Amino acid sequence: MKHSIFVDGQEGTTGLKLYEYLSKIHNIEIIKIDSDKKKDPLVRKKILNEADLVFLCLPDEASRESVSMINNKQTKIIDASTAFRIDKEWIYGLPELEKSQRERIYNSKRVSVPGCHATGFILAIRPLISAGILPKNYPISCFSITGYSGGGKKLISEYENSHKEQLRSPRQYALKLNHKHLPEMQVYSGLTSPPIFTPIVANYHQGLALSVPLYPKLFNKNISPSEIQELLATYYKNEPFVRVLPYESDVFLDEGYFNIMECNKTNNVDIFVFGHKDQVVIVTRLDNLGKGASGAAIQNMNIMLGLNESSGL
Ligand SMILES: NC(=O)C1=CN([C@@H]2O[C@H](COP(=O)(O)OP(=O)(O)OC[C@H]3O[C@@H](n4cnc5c(N)ncnc54)[C@H](OP(=O)(O)O)[C@@H]3O)[C@@H](O)[C@H]2O)C=CC1
Ligand SMILES: CC(=O)N[C@@H](CCC(=O)OP(=O)(O)O)C(=O)O
Repeated sequence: MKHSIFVDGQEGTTGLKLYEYLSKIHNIEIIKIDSDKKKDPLVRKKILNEADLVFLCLPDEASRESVSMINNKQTKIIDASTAFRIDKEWIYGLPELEKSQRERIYNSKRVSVPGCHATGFILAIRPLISAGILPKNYPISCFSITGYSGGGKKLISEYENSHKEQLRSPRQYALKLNHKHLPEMQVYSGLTSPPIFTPIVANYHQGLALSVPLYPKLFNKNISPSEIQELLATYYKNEPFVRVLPYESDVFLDEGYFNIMECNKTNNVDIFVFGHKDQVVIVTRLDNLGKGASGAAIQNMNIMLGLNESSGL
């Protein structure tokens, strides 16, 4: 039996990337909406209730509207927006979060796709908090560098069509320390308060690296950077999409410089531990359009439909 799939937001950045992945998967059929009807509530409502599974690749407000239109209790929903990520009726679509998360996703009809920066942060920090090493009230900060496709069609167009000089250099944003991923970063990492988080967008299309600086002296237990690496490697050892690189992974650098784009066009996350006994930095690398958005959405679909988790990826 083929599963019928509808992508609401099929012409956006995340929607188009989803189509690329979906075209490689066999036992599904895609329901398309005419381009000129994509914002027509009646047409959308009909299709939303016909499909076995719908992806919402829409701004938050439009996602909420789509969810309110779905009255078919069998319809499975995967939402890429920020609207439901800490909603208790939804499951956070990060299978690697902890052992039981995959099963929660499989049993759920409502799954939210994690934010791209949040994915990098949570995967770095959660295992250390779960092991009781990093105090839950640790005064944590992090920064992330991302390609401009993370900002969707509008930001892509700005970068690709404008000649503004300031777009040529990296730009910090969310400097009011109110980035929209902070709630999920706090809740799913297990911290008692959100991190100080300063993202940076730069003049390249896709690829993201998030860095978390840590002082082992402030930990609950004395632990060396290589032991942190071992702990993370053990935590993710059975995960098909998470790779923890060996400690002292300078060999993975290009003459000392980090390559942010190495996970591009994959659903992979690479985790690095750098530093020495007094100062550590954990760096996570992913494709903001892969594991940071559409790749993660497909991974969740595969789990929810009982397909091979790597189908299409
Ligand atoms: N880009 C990324 O890396 C990531 C994006 N996301 C999230 O995914 C969602 C989509 O983002 P992205 O694809 O980048 O955004 P885009 O702006 O690239 O695309 C959004 C699409 O939704 C359509 N749309 C807007 N309002 C409605 C509506 N009321 N009804 C139907 N369609 C509508 C838009 O059509 P039109 O252009 O005609 O208005 C457009 O095609 C957002 O919530 C975003 O936060 C999540 C992770 C990463
Ligand atoms: C460059 C840029 O603007 N990036 C987006 C990240 C997109 C993303 O993953 O977040 P959502 O899933 O919540 O949309 C941002 O930081 O808001």
